Amino acid sequence: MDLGRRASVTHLYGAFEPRGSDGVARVGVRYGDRVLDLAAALDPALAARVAGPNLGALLAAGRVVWTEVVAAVAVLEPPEEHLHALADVRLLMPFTVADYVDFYSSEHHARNLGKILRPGQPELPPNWLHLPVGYHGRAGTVVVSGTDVVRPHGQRRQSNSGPDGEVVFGPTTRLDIEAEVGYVVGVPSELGSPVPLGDFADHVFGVCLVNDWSARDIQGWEYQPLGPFLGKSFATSVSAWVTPLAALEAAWVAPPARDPQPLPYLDDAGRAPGGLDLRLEVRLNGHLVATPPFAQMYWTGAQQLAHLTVNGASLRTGDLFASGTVSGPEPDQRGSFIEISWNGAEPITLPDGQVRTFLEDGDEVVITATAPAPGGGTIELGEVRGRIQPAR
Ligand SMILES: O=C(O)/C=C/C(=O)CC(=O)CC(=O)O
Ligand SMILES: [Ca+2]
Ligand SMILES: [Mg+2]
Repeated sequence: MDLGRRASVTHLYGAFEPRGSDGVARVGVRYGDRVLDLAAALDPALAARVAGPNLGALLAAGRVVWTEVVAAVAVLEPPEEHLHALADVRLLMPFTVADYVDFYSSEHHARNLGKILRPGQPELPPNWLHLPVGYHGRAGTVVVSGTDVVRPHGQRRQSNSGPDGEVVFGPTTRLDIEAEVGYVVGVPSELGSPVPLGDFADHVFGVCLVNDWSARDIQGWEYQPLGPFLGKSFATSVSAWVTPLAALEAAWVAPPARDPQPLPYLDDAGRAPGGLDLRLEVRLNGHLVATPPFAQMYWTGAQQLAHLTVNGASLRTGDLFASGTVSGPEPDQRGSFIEISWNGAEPITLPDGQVRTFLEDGDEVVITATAPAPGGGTIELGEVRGRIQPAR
């Protein structure tokens, strides 16, 4: 196997179990259309740091081991007997999610939702430019790519247009996606001790792709004053593969200019660039519907982590914090259907003639992303895929 080809496919870490009798869960690294049983292929000392049913041990092992493992994998000649065809394995949740937080850090997305949902009011809430707004989500309903999503029931206003519609119960009629990037925490922090901006890479192992499924009618009725609840907690999908920060060295970019200047604990001026030049692609039933640019996120992962812990809240191995919906300034860069269809007012027609505002039963959404590769070219991140099943 040629080294260039290998190097381009060794940045995806996950968990899998072979189908059939040897169905034991283990850590895997992607090699093209195959997956390597990583602990079986590494030398014993390093294998011990990786072994387990998922990435948990590796996440907890910390940055020195992450660097060693990534370096070892990059030069590994993968033994044939430890390579499994993707078709012969089941991909599992790559890690056990401890706490799940979702941010709201795309200025374009936040302004779009302000315009759509709160016309006549300022597009951004007064805190938005001062801190990365977020909420704590439901870790137990984070599911791996490929898991079906059952259309949720809930309360909503009968008419979405008026404030006085009847309150009814039933399956959501405004099921949406949110294309996001998730940061996967490896190393815990101590209760009472904030994690400063500069310590980001000591705690965060890598990134995955996230689809924060959202029932807009349920959300719109329930969200004030405490924020999203059942409108988003029914399912959140993540890619089966996590890309270590160590593989994203060529992807760092300067974030947009900030005005006003953030408070000192969030001020990243003069630091190494904290944005990531990931290019997302969103497909509905196989058709490309959006290309959200992650480089334009207003708040970076390091700022989100610093804010998340500034009150002394501690981190645990497996904590997941998502960026918030990734939307760019252009109409074809919007990471949700509430934006793409402007809350249903502007339906889109797919190349095969299907017309959509929000999602219908049977629809499948796939989010992928690429990043600049060290030495030129691009690498592909894992995909996050989900199909809508009818309400039960
Ligand atoms: O602006 C609102 O009322 C709602 C915003 C969202 O639903 C977005 C959200 O979950 C955070 C994000 O993904 O950016
Ligand atoms: Ca979200
Ligand atoms: Mg969700």
